[in-house]
Amino acid sequence: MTFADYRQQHPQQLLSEQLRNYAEADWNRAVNHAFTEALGDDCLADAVYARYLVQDYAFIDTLVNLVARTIANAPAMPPKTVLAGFLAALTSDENTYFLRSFEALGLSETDYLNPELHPVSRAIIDTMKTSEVCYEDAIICLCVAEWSYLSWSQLQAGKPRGCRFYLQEWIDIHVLPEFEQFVTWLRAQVDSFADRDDATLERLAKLFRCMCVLEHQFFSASLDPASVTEQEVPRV
Ligand SMILES: Cc1ncc(CO)c(N)n1
Repeated sequence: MTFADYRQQHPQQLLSEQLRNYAEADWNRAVNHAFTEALGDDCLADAVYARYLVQDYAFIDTLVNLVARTIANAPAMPPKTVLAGFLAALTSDENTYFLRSFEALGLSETDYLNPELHPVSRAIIDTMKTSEVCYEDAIICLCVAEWSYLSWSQLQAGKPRGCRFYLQEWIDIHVLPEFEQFVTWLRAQVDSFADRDDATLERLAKLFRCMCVLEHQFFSASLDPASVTEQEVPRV
């Protein structure tokens, strides 16, 4: 089914809902993954979490650059202000979270700076770099990345708290009210793209689904790097 067909069948939904529901199977795989379940249950092995965090730190570096470019491309001051707030959080509290966690996990700079990237990490980085030239594409990437993290974290936040701070704080960071407000804003930005032409919306739907696939593959590759092969990784 094309995204145009899907929209015609669900005209009452906002664009952000149509995009998520059109990508529903992959969205659900990302938000209800065995990795995030184990994280919430405090039963993830340190070695698995360390592998995840090293790949994710490379992702954060790209994300910071994507947000910076999106500030430059934003059509007006209000979106620049919101994005600048998120950029500040990423480069301060979130960055120190990574550094404190690497230390607790016994990882040194040689382990976490310039790691060998898994094909999934490579694909996420490439997708973000390709998307940063266009405001709409960049907002779609950010929306999937942050909305999916809010969603899985909300599902895990109600569980008994574990004692490894790096696992617990990774959930806490993504259920903060400021973060939830940022996701609400991203969804509203996406909703405002509803008047774009069919070809643009088709491209945005493809990008949205691709990012959902990459998000669940990123978790799968963290549990077992061999479980996701180069050939299975989608490219936009
Ligand atoms: C792979 C990935 N997606 C989304 C987020 C949320 O910022 C993250 N930290 N890592």
